[in-house]
Amino acid sequence: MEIEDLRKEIEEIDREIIKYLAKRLDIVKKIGRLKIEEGKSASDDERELYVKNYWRELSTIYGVPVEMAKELIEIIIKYSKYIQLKNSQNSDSRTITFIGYGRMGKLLALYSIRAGHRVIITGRDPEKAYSVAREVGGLVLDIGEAIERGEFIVLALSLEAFRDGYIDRISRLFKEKIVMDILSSKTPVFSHMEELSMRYGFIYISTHPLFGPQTTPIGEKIAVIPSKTGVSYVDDVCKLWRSIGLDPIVIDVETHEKAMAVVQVLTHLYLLAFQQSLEELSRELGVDPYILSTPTFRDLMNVIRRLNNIKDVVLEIQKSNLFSEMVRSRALSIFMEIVHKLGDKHALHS
Ligand SMILES: O=C(O)C(=O)C[C@]1(C(=O)O)C=C[C@@H](O)C=C1
Repeated sequence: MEIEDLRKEIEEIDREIIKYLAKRLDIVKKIGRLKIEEGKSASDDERELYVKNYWRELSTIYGVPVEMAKELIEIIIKYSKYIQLKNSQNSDSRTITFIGYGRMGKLLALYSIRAGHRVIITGRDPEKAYSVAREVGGLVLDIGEAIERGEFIVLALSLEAFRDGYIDRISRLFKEKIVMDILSSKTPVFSHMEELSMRYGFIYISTHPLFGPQTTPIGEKIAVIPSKTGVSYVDDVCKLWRSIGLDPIVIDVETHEKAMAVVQVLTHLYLLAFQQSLEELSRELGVDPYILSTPTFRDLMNVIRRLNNIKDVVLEIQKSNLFSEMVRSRALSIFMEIVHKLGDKHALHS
């Protein structure tokens, strides 16, 4: 058989793959509509896990590389959620002012522009504002005008800006605006921002994008945490985030902090400890772990690489989450318990 004949066969198969993808997306849209009727969020973590395992099983049966199947189903699910979220909104264009130039702010600004919103970039350093606008698009304005024109104000700032009085100085300009921070840990700022919102008559709704700046945010979750002044505006905020393809989860501040204590503080703690142990033990044993790496090991190293790119945020969360110390101390004793159960009696005393 000639190459050309085989290529014809591939084209036929590609047509079938695309036809089936379209069919799958139609069903996804139907599920999306039912989820809205039932007030459910677009993401269903349990179902996703099931679908991913199902793909792993099928790939083994049919001899498709497991890694290839894994990447494919991840992309399919990502876009499925994106379509469900996009379809749930009529996409009226809003004006969003981003104060600050951090990586997360940039990512949100970029996807807001892609979704057809008007984006304004502002902050303390006009040079940086122009540089962000060159990168992602959007209009640069001075702080006063930027706030005046924005319907939503996103404080894409580090914790430092909340601590050094910058927010206190500009918060009198926020009157009647919907103001959101995007910090990972709410303990240090939430009550203070709530107080400012009552004093200066603005609407404060805290948010936490539950993904890092290197992730394509499509279909990812964003926590939406209303303060006393924000309760009636939660729907507006959820609608905005949905329109850019995010999946908003409304939650109270205490539950958010507790969830992050286990999802971030605990997870990062073990990964930090794992990374350091891996380096030291590999050196002591004189071995390169990549020579005989397993898929699990490689997956973990990828996660660690991602975390290393946001090490400042990881350490900030360890410092600022209200439950950090409790989580670390419990994690340590559980770790020792497991070591003890494994029979290493000396480990407890060394
Ligand atoms: O089963 C659903 O709930 C779907 O919306 C479909 C689907 C999928 O693509 O398989 C998409 C998103 C959910 O997080 C889980 C699964």
